[in-house]
Amino acid sequence: MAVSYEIKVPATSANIGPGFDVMGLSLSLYLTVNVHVDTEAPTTVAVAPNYNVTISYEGDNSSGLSLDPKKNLITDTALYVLACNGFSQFPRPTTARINNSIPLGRGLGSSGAAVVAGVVLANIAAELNLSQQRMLDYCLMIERHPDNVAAALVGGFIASYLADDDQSAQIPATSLSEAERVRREREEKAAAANPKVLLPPEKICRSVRLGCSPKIKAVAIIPRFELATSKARAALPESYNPKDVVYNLQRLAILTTALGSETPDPWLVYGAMMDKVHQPYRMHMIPGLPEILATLNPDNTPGLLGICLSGAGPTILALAVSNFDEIAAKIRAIFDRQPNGGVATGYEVLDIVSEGTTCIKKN
Ligand SMILES: Nc1ncnc2c1ncn2[C@@H]1O[C@H](COP(=O)(O)OP(=O)(O)O)[C@@H](O)[C@H]1O
Ligand SMILES: N[C@@H](CCOP(=O)(O)O)C(=O)O
Repeated sequence: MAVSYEIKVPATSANIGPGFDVMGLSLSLYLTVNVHVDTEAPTTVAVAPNYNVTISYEGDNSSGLSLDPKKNLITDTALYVLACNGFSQFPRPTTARINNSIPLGRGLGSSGAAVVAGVVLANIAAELNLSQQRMLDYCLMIERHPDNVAAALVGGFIASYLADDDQSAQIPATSLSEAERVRREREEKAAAANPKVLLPPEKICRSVRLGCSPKIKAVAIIPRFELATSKARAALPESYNPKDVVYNLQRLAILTTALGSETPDPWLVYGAMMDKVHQPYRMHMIPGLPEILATLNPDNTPGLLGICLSGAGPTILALAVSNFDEIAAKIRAIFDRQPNGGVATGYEVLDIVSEGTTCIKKN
């Protein structure tokens, strides 16, 4: 007999201007993984060459992705979680059919979604019964910034912070539920048997969901080139001018509440989505970004609330309450007229979804 599940993880837009590595929005574009676990096959003792898992992709956004379980981000993440729980491979023969609507390397959280999908895949394949908080801990061992993975897992408009090592490391066993104690014992046994396995500290990330008006949609203008997040992070400075940090803190504090108003104040949001911590250092990698930020505003573009780089880019995120296609057209026109033939783009008008990752048993 086979048990089937559908894992569905939303795309995310991180930062939202001033909230670098803090804020994330989950969006109505999905990574879907259909999983079949053969529950009747005997558990293999020796490690199978394919770790007992077979993956395939259908549809777009899969080009160049490895089908080798140790090289594919989804299955490699799952294998890490399994190792932390005492499994050297998938416990039963498992197949994962992947359909990915999230474009790769564009600042819409494709890697965060893949990491979340991998953690959920391990959770069902080995019936680990991990809580959402523990899944987040695992995600953060792979993707070290919380904004995308927290929004993808929990859904909605999310703020997160990472605990200091000494805050996160020692959560006393007495403060854990019975299920959590069982889980911790299993992990500690696995770590003792395999010292190479690095267990995630407990509660390394704390997140909170913020209000977001249902009137708001996310217009994503997506250039047809990839920008690896690692490259865009390497462009950031080692230290900051305190004035720039204060500039962002002021805006971030306003943004946490301004998007939640029933009818958001366009100029308040517009100013609160400005940033001096990451966008200025990434401008040179996204032709058109300076002009886009300097040109559109709520007076000359009705419906617009604010504009920023989505994640590490190159996608532009415009939050708006109306005229979504017109806003996209204006931004695309700026990309079109960039030097050397312009920058080709596509666009999506997306909902901000309050449901994060789902995993539904199909039979
Ligand atoms: N569905 C997926 N399956 C396997 N790997 C993925 C998937 N989605 C993303 N990745 C990996 O993440 C990389 C993109 O990550 P990153 O540079 O952080 O961009 P993004 O802004 O899209 O998260 C891809 O090149 C690929 O290695
Ligand atoms: N805070 C991160 C967010 C990266 O998001 P992605 O969608 O581009 O992976 C950063 O700005 O580096």
